[in-house]
Amino acid sequence: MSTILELTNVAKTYHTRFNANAVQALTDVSLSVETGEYVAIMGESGSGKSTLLNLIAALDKPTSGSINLNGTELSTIPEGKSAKFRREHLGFVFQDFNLLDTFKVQDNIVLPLVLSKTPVPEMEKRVKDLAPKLGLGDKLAKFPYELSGGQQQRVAAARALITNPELLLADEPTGALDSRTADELLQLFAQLNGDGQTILMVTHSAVAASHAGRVLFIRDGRIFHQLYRGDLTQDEMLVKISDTMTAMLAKQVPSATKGDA
Ligand SMILES: Nc1ncnc2c1ncn2[C@@H]1O[C@H](COP(=O)(O)OP(=O)(O)OP(=O)(O)O)[C@@H](O)[C@H]1O
Repeated sequence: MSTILELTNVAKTYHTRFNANAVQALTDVSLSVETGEYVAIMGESGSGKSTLLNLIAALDKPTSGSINLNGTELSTIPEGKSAKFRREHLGFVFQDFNLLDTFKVQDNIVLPLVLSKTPVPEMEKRVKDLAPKLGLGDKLAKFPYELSGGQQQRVAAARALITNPELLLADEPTGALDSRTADELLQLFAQLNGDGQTILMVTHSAVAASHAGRVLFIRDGRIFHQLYRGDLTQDEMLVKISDTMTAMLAKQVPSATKGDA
């Protein structure tokens, strides 16, 4: 396996214009993700999860430290090139789907390819190959508002995957779904990961995190603990995650960055 993402001593401080107090959102975060891994990031509200995802997505820059995605040091990407870099290397799935309501499903899915000026026949071929894998083969001519929440999230996943991203970033992807639909999306993510897709997912849900191969826990902007799934069943992993969350909230577990699996 090769390393696809490497963060070294990353810190992020926010300075607000009207407030003299700086907010230290991340402190000395070092982590690496191997190609083909499925990593979940958990932590309390305000612990720094979104900040971390935004830095990895090159949507924001760290105050110090470095982030390397598949050989590219993100700080070296010129300002005007970061959108293109994201399109070419990353896929995003958000809590609220972020679909364009006036675009049909097919047009939503190919949007990143349109932006990168992919020839139409190539776009059509990719949609035809991908849509059935996500159960969207018969939904391409519909509008997002004609679909259920779970189907809309699968359209968002298709849009994220259509560019064959090196890394799929998901921010609370099950947050707006009921438990049955959430479970279907998690099954889909597990299947994608089984096919080799590297996934990094921020979630509040212990159930969602229990599908991942590794769970990183963040507290107060630092990596506090990590669990590897190893040979554990999903249910056993769920118990470990819940125990760690409980201990973390009670501030009982000694700070550690090495897994205990
Ligand atoms: N743009 C910003 N300006 C100032 N402070 C910010 C900004 N974004 C985040 N913060 C602060 O940084 C800290 C980490 O926030 P972050 O959004 O990364 O947490 P989170 O773990 O994603 O929370 P949640 O689960 O509620 O989304 C918080 O104290 C937050 O108030």
